[in-house]
Amino acid sequence: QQASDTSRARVLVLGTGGTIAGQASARAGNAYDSGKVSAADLIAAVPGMDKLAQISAEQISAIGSQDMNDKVWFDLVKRIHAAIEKKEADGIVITHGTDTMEETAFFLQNVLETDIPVVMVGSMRPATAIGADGPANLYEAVRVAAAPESRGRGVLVVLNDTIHGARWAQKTNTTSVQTFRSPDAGPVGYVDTGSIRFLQPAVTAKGPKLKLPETAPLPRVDIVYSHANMDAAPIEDAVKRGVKGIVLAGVGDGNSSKSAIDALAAAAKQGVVVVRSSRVGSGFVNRNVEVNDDELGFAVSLDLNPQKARVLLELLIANGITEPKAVQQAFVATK
Ligand SMILES: NC(=O)CC[C@H](N)C(=O)O
Repeated sequence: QQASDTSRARVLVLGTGGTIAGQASARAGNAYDSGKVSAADLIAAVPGMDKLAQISAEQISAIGSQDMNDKVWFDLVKRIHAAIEKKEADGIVITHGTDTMEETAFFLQNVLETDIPVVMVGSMRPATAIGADGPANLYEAVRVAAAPESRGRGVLVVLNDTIHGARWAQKTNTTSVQTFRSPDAGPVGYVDTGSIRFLQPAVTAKGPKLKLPETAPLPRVDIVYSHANMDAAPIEDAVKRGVKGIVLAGVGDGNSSKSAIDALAAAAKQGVVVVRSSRVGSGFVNRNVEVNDDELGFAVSLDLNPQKARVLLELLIANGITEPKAVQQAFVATK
């Protein structure tokens, strides 16, 4: 539908860094440094933004999202909850690098207690590049955050005219501006400079929210990547490092070699929480197909990719949920 008048909506933009805030570097060629431009300067560079909404901007961090970490996540949650409590904003936009955007989006979705739109945005080309995509993406993200029809949809990801849900969004291409896709569900909607179209009404049923500990970090969960000719070493090493959980980025339907599965079973016996996911990039990991999860004490990630399964497992362990059946139940209940 045609976008409604959002000029009075208050949108709080929180900057964290990424290519959207990137600048050409003194290094040669197409090199650039992410996180150089502040959120306030990014907004100032987009024509017509002041008519779209009443915007305020703050900087939470200035990093490439390959360096995203629990500390920044906790700071984001604290700032957003304060804004909600004081009714400071009708919508939140978070500028973020695209590399780990899906992890931050999914983390926030599982801990934020709010109905107001929380929209993550980034870009694939730095602000100084020819055909920079950041300004258009930022404009569209603010439009989505300011719109009443975006409420109650959890955390959203907006890039290249497309709106994704946090559970499904994935970066799928290293360089393309059309990098975000939701292979298992499709996008939740589309946005352009004149309109927003959500494909479905907002679903009111929400997953249970998980509590954060007082301070970062979350309990350590490692991802172990499966491949041909795999032995037990990466799993045994993780256990020696004292991990609380392991997510298997398994081959196919979350499978791995006999030595790897045996090592995971031994880890589970010692109290390490094991979740089987897949390196494939789309599709569902079912229980008890080629691996006897019931017998070995594993959970499966269902449609969550390894990086999102890791986030959820860290949160579950932080909330004292470690028993395999309870972990599995939480993966089912999580939205
Ligand atoms: N396109 C990007 O945003 C990638 C830049 C950087 N690696 C980041 O994730 O922040």
